Amino acid sequence: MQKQHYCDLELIGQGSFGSVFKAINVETSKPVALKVVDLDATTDQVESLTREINFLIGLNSPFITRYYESFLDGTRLWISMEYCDGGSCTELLKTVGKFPEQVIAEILKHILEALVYLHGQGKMHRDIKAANILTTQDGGVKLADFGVSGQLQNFYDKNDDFVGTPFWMAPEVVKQTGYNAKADIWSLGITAFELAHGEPPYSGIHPMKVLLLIPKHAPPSLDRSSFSPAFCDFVDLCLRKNPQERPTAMKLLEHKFIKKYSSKDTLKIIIQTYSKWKSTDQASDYASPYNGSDIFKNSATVNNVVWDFGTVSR
Ligand SMILES: Nc1ncnc2c1ncn2[C@@H]1O[C@H](COP(=O)(O)OP(=O)(O)OP(=O)(O)O)[C@@H](O)[C@H]1O
Repeated sequence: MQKQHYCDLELIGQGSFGSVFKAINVETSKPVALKVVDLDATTDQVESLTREINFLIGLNSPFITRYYESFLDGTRLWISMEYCDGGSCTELLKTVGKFPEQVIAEILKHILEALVYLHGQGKMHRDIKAANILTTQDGGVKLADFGVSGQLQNFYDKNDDFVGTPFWMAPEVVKQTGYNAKADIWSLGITAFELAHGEPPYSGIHPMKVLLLIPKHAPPSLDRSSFSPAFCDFVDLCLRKNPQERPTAMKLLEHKFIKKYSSKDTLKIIIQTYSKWKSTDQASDYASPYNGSDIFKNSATVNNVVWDFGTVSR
């Protein structure tokens, strides 16, 4: 296909490789996300991108954003992907501040399903964080952005490349002593912390310094007086410093926090309220879509989760 097969392009974001547009596939009339990358970039970037595309080919899971096709137009590479219309978890967090536990459990359940699929194929993601978790209006949650993903060579392979985002990186990734799929489990634990607090641990500290702190310090943990024992236990298990002590994604799917706490309905309400807010002029103001709203009055939050609808950092 060519770019003429897509119309109504609308810029939705800018990543390190290029821009992302929402567009309509003329043949199917269905929306897609188009990543447009200028290949006048460095060889490194092109290689990294080719790796992303090759990796996406053949992936087929409802918990992972689908890749459709790619084509060249002059120096530009166009990549067509499944459009996720609910926003990323980072975008949702910007408005809601932090998520209640049952929403976190719902999000993690889907990401664990994605990881069971990926790890089962000997692949890992390597950059799990709220920004790479996309949602859909019907409450779907999908793992996205495989820009730094790669094949798992073997169980204790020594990887040469240094990938991921400092705050979410496992100690063994920082130390470059070789890592495997358990590094994704660490990043999932940090993401769980991020979803509960609005930001990952050490977020006020310079990323280079964080690289020193992660292997040196005890793993981050949730405050037991603010979160349920099940949630605290889930995060502790993900954040074991020894990767061998971290459970697999399959095992974590069976964890009490995931089995008992998840709620699709509450997540759906957040996504839909965010979308409604975004489509109005209020989106440019310093108002949260939740200000003055009582939509959660009847929604049972788990234990003492504190809601903060006050400030929006936009
Ligand atoms: N399939 C998609 N559906 C809907 N929105 C998407 C999709 N893919 C990306 N986006 C949005 O487009 C924006 C840019 O995404 P992109 O993946 O290019 O970069 P990023 O993840 O923000 O940054 P980086 O590439 O540096 O990690 C983000 O806001 C993201 O939520």
